[in-house]
Amino acid sequence: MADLLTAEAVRDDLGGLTGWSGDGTGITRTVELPSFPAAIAVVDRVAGAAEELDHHPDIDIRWRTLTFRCVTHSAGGVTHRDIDLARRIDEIIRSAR
Ligand SMILES: C[C@H](O)[C@H](O)[C@H]1CNC2=NC(N)=NC(=O)C2=N1
Repeated sequence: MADLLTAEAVRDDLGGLTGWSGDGTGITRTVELPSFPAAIAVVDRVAGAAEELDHHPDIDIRWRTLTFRCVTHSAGGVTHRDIDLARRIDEIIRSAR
């Protein structure tokens, strides 16, 4: 199982991501897309990445605003797997707008 990151390590790693905040208990990013279909297309691509990584974000969908939350449920906090997933989510969002 992946090791938990300390709150300090999470803070350092957030510096390399876009628009994420959080601490040792979870990291989140909210993003507004141009339309509901565009938001759902992002969710679909994130679903593909999550399956590839075998690591899955919690996703809140409100019209065209998405909130992603990454936490390693089995570890009870943030691990490098969440940082890797967040990086993939950033790439997907970047290419979507
Ligand atoms: C068997 C499989 O690897 C586990 O159920 C995975 C699937 N995706 C997961 N995703 C997240 N975010 N946390 C987990 O603990 C987790 N567990």
